[in-house]
Amino acid sequence: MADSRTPPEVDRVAASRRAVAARRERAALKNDVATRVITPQELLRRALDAPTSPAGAMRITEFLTSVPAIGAGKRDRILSDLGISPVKRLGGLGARQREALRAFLDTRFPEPAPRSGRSRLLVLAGPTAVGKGTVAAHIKEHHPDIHLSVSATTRAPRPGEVHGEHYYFVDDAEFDRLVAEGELLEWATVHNAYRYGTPRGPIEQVLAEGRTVLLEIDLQGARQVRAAEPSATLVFLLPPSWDELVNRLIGRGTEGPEEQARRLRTARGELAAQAEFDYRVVNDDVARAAAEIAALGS
Ligand SMILES: Nc1nc2c(ncn2[C@@H]2O[C@H](COP(=O)(O)OP(=O)(O)O)[C@@H](O)[C@H]2O)c(=O)[nH]1
Ligand SMILES: Nc1ncnc2c1ncn2[C@@H]1O[C@H](COP(=O)(O)OP(=O)(O)O)[C@@H](O)[C@H]1O
Repeated sequence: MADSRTPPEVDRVAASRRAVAARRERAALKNDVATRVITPQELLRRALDAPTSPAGAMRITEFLTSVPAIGAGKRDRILSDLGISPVKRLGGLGARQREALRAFLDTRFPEPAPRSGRSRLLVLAGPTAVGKGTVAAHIKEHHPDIHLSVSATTRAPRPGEVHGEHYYFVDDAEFDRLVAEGELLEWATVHNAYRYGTPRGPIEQVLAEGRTVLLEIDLQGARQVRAAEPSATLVFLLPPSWDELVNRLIGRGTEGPEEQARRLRTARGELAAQAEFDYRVVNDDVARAAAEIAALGS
């Protein structure tokens, strides 16, 4: 009769595969914290919710050095101040250690708190390929009460793009005129290439009617809107993970490898700016993210 038990070498192979997968997942999580796609507090929450998950199995030492601005020297000082042994894993922290670590992170890396008294001028920004265009298009289709601003741009239309619907396609001279006559609420040169700007007139009209307007613009533009209209509601769209952002950029297939690498470098800088925003929304599911943003404008 055949022996139904698994031979020990099969067990060993399976265990070593699981260990490799767990290590890879821990590395991805550390990268998410290092690139600021998730906050250290978020990783700690995941570890404490599921102590046997890859987050829970992460050593406190690797966790701390993945936090931007913490190197090996600082890490050791922090551990000694908090009274946490360097061999501890996140999921195995005692109640007092968790509280001490959380309090330390909240003081040193405060998570942005929603500001009150925001207006119906919604600005959506975020790193390249996070899905800003996709989410904005979903809002336009499923939340028709929200007016999606149509920008002016000097770039040429792509196949299927309609003047006045996707963009106002203008030449350099016309863009110069719009700037000179103060017709743009903000404008910027994006990806070192073309100029894009938000026409002021339609926005003022929509807001005067008591309706919500959504601007899908780049980070420089979001900062200009904040300066011009301090009560604007700034929303930062985040990818579920850094790896997913890379997948989306590559999967979209609209840029070559060099331009992709350049955009990912820019994305790191953009992610570092998320603390300037009023809200952060994770684009895991398009419809869910769109509904969350739409609710911020009501
Ligand atoms: N500042 C600013 N950025 C804009 C405006 N309109 C679009 N953008 C940004 O310009 C970038 C390029 O958009 P697009 O030409 O559609 O190309 P894609 O992002 O490569 O698909 C995106 O990051 C948009 O958020 C605008 O009116 N002002
Ligand atoms: N929630 C999502 N899940 C999976 N793929 C998405 C999601 N949102 C967007 N995408 C895809 O990611 C790619 C980048 O989206 P896009 O809207 O062009 O980004 P952005 O306007 O921020 O540069 C596109 O191929 C899009 O279909």
